[in-house]
Amino acid sequence: MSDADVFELPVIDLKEAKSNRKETAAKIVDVLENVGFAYIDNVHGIDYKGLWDCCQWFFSKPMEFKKKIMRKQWNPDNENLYRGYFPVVKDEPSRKEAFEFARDVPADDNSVSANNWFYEKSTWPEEDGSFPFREFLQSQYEVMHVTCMELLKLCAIGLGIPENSFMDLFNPRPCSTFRILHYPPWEGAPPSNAHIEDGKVVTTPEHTDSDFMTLLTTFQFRGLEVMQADGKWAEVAVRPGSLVMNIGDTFSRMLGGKFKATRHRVIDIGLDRYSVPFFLSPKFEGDIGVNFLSIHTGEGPAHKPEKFGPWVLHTMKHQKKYFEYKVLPEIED
Ligand SMILES: O=C(O)CCC(=O)C(=O)O
Ligand SMILES: [Fe+2]
Repeated sequence: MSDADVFELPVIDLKEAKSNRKETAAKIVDVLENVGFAYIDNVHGIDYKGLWDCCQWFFSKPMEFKKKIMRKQWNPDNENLYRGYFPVVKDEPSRKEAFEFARDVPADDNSVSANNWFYEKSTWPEEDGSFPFREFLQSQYEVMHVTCMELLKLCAIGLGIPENSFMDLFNPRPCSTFRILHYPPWEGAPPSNAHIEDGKVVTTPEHTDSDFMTLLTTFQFRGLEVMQADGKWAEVAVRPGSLVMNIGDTFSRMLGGKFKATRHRVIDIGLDRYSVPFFLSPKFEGDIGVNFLSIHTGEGPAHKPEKFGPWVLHTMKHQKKYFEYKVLPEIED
């Protein structure tokens, strides 16, 4: 496959972080300022085998099964706009199908407006009792959330601001998305827009994530490439038993680019590839305005409040124009 250089990411060890808080905090800040990507070791509660089994269980089902939870964009019989299943779309350079869900807003929470599809209730596939797909994934969502909160506490310590500085952004209703992904091999010739330099083919074109922080399970598949500081692409070496962490535009922008939202892409490996990203995102009304650090340090230009939801919606629909987002309706806020 790719002839890009293979490189090892820096390691953030969450077990070590318990006893060596300051050192780990300094390391994570250094890594996010310079690379924007890291391996996360010793994630408490993560079950890679279970996540793999979920991918196999779901993606091996026939299309009629998946269609029942397919987004309205592709199945007008359904009401779900945002959560659920999206299929492979012909002629898109992003060759993937996925199931996405979130933590539901509690039934007694009336503060969310009905047309705010960011908080749409997740839709789940039918189960016959032989495999606990929903129960397992919901518990892994919480593992990912808690892991992100710990990483953000370490970021805050390393930045010299109070440890809980980022927590409010996610309480009580994060807009995070948990996605299981399948990249089926191209059938026939890939479309011209999937071809990149050196005769290579992508299954996810280069991009930065729009969210706050991403935790990615790659099941030891190759194919993930990251742009390095010198502009050259390098393949991320597989590290069994680790997550890959990177930050997205939201976090980077809040810190005036101090932390890097690094460009990355997925190269066609000629095989069925599976991965499981968790996209940590603030609550809809979370203040993600620029110059965040000045709130705590009193230094630099003043912080400008800005809500996460409207900002990210505009970015996804009108700037990035992802095929799975561009038809989503505007939300009055
Ligand atoms: O599948 C992967 O390894 C990466 C996927 C990715 O970059 C994304 O979904 O944003
Ligand atoms: Fe990504």
